[in-house]
Amino acid sequence: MSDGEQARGTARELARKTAQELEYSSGFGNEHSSEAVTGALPVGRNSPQRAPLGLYAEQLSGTAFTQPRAHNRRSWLYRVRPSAAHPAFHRVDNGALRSGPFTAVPDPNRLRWNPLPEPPAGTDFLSSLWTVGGNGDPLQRSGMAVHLYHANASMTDRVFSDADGELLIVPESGGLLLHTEFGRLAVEPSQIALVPRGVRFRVELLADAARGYVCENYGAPFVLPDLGPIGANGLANPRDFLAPTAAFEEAEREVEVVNKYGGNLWAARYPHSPLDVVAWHGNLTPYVYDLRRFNVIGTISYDHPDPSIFTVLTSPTDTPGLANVDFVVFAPRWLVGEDTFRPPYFHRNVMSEYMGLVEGAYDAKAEGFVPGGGSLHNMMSAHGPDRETFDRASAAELVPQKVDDGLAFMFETRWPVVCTEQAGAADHLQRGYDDVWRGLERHFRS
Ligand SMILES: O=C(O)Cc1cc(O)ccc1O
Ligand SMILES: [Fe+2]
Repeated sequence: MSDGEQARGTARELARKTAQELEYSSGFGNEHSSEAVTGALPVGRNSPQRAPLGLYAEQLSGTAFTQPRAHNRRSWLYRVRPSAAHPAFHRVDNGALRSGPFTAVPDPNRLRWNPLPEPPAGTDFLSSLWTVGGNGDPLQRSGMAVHLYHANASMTDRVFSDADGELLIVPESGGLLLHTEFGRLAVEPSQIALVPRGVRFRVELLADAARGYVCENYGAPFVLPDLGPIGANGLANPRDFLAPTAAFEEAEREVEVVNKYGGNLWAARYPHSPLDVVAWHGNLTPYVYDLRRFNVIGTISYDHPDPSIFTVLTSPTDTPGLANVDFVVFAPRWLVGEDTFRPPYFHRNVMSEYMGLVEGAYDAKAEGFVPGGGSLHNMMSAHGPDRETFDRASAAELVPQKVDDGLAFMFETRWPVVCTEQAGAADHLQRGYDDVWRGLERHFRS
């Protein structure tokens, strides 16, 4: 084993131990507070004349100051240096990261991809980001983008922040340890992590490689959906969302800070780590959520309900019920519908659907939709069960059936997802996807 490999192995062990020992503060959108050093949080005010322990007080807002209290998100950070103390940012290469406005010709075809290929050695989370497509415009704070990552190195002396949107990270293989301004979060496949707009973080790998999906939400921050007649409980329960506890880095060495701003990457070299928040309080935080905690609701009589009942998080727009983007999960559940075609039905949807698979299989597709891959069924494109699934489900004996062989998800968005050139030309784009619906024969005879 080379010295480099040995050092990486030791770092990995340390990261795994850290991940296991992390403490969290629970509750979606709660007023959390945390201090890594006792006495670092001021009492009774946010901005005393001199903040405790010589720290700098700084507010980070996620909503306009004047948004109604129920929607308002902000946190106060008490840090070694104020964020304002930084050198100029300069444009750096965007790599395979693309951003709205997406200007390619919108494609009405159903598209499906295999997983991203192996990255070159030394590829970290940030440099591995590869954009599938998106919609809207980050400067209008509306729309979203779908990215994939496939990394085999940790970010050590560089951190990332995205001024264009919050990042919903959906790992598919390999765990991640996110070092954020608010503290550390560990996230494994079957869990998700969210990093709010502008929050700086670096990604350390908990395995030799890590692969997954990212929804970059340019719009209003994700919230839990209203429950309506479901009642006061159900779907994703607020207490299962975990915020970090404060932890800070004291590194007085050069750190590259990369900022996505207006669609491009900009970088500045700081003489220290900006992950230097000693204490914080507020309701704008990164968080993790375990999708296995999702309380799945479905029919106990007949018909296949619309997948909106599987919504984990929604980014609302000014139109009630119309999401900028929903994050929807197809988690293990029982199917008991009588006289019902149980898998997803054939449909054309005004919303646009990007789907990914964390593990196993998905009940609308017999094969070809694989973990780490993805599919895009854009506005009004006709899709649903493939022929094999249709035949099987039409003939199945309708005994109670547990669907527990996979975990799929969907980013469902109000506008068509316009693909990037690289996604449209990729080797891992499955040519011939239309064929999964071939052979759906005429049965009707007049
Ligand atoms: O297309 C898909 O597989 C997603 C989906 C699932 C479902 O249960 C109903 C509608 C729908 O779009
Ligand atoms: Fe669909």
